[in-house]
Amino acid sequence: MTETACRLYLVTPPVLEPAAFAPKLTEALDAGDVACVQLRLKDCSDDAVRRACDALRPIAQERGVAFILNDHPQLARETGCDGVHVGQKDTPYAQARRIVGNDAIVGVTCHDSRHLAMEAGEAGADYVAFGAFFPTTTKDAEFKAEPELLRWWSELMEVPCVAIGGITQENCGPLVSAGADFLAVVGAVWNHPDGPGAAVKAFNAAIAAAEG
Ligand SMILES: Cc1ncc(COP(=O)(O)OP(=O)(O)O)c(N)n1
Ligand SMILES: Cc1nc(C(=O)O)sc1CCOP(=O)(O)O
Ligand SMILES: [Mg+2]
Repeated sequence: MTETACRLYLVTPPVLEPAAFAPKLTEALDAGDVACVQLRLKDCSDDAVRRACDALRPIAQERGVAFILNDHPQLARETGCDGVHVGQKDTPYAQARRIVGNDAIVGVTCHDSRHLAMEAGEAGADYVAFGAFFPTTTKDAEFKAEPELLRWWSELMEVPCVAIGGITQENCGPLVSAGADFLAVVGAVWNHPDGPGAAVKAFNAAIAAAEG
């Protein structure tokens, strides 16, 4: 599988049963190029997050795919994740970094804000995430980002940028052309009618086509 400049960043569904989800994750990761998996469980106990990490993290890491935990730096560290993703209402970046250490990945949600992204980038974030680019049913997205923001960021900054929110195989082209380093996706992979493997293949093809 050819690696493109822009790569896929899979985010799990917000509710999942680890044993049932494990084969779907395996199918997705074995189908094509995926850079990263984020475990994003909402309204879940710490124990449930730990169990999901223990079940799913090896599937990603054995395939050379980074496994990032959403929202929980301490659990990310305890469970051997490769990093953590924090939002503006979560553990602040500096505290998350202290918890997970300098070798781990820390990504930061920056919504549609150049200011937040510059702050995160200067503080040492490994990537900044912008969104939502399109309407999404996965969460109530309060902010709306435009592809121009990706173009501005990628032309000026070295820190990679992630695009998120309603991204599909059909609408991702302008985000890739604008300079997104990663496309973060939930619904268009896990709800794909032909399964997550077909969804990953279709994303890989759409990204390659947009990169020309
Ligand atoms: C890659 C990526 N980008 C943005 C988010 C959103 O984070 P946040 O704003 O903290 O919202 P929740 O996901 O925690 O509901 C993300 N998780 N991943
Ligand atoms: C988790 C998340 N964060 C967003 C943001 O805008 O910060 S949008 C979003 C949901 C992404 O899911 P889907 O690919 O199904 O639209
Ligand atoms: Mg969060």
